[in-house]
Amino acid sequence: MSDRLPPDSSAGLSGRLAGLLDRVGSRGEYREPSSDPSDPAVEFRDVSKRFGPVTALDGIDCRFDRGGIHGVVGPNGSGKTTLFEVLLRLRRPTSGTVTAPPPAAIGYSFQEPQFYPNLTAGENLSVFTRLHGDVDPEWRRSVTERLRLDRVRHQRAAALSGGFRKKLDVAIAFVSRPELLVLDEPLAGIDRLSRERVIELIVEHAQGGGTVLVSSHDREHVDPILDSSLALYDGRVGRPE
Ligand SMILES: Nc1ncnc2c1ncn2[C@@H]1O[C@H](COP(=O)(O)OP(=O)(O)OP(=O)(O)O)[C@@H](O)[C@H]1O
Repeated sequence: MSDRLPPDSSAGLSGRLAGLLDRVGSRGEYREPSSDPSDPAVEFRDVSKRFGPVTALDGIDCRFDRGGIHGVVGPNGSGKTTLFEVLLRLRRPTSGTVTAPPPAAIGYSFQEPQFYPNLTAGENLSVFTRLHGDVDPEWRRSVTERLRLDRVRHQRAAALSGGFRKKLDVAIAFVSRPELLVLDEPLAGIDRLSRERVIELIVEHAQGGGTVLVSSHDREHVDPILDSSLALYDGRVGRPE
């Protein structure tokens, strides 16, 4: 077993042993945010995450206010993805306390896609729409059209081009209108028009009261919409890029 939700249970004995050792050493705690809208949507208190000898997060303290667009920036390997995975409870922190909505209230798009590769783009959107039950069909249509996914709805997700795969994954994150959206490099590999559409969707989400956490190396396009920015460097908060 691993502390990462396994895509399948076929990890070998050494993998399971490594995962077990990691779990044994993971004592971080989770709390749910209060109902007071002035409290932050997400808060990390002295959160560390170690992978064996590697310290990916080193005593992180940060908070992200509700209804804002918050950037998480930093060079490669600074801990952005690990911070998001810990927040989503995909990885357990080694120590510290994370306050965050339950995973069901979080939409996300990571560098590894969440969709089902053998289903078509349209089937994927239907599956995720059904999972969330109360998705407004007009909203689903609007997201799909804005990202031009209607053109590829009959194609298998695995056979889509890199840009369309990214857009399908981002659309899945948006479709349920979650209270918190976590987007790791949502603009990577997509064309200019789609980039503008994704930016537009992020802004609309926050205007509607949702909270967005976004990491992107495309600072030129993302920085102008940010309400706050958290700089990570070597797993610590602080040094800007
Ligand atoms: N499963 C893992 N096992 C071991 N080390 C890991 C694991 N995941 C991440 N790390 C290490 O943790 C550190 C932070 O990695 P992370 O992927 O969080 O950085 P990042 O800021 O998202 O980088 P990038 O911009 O390249 O995506 C790196 O040193 C990385 O090698």
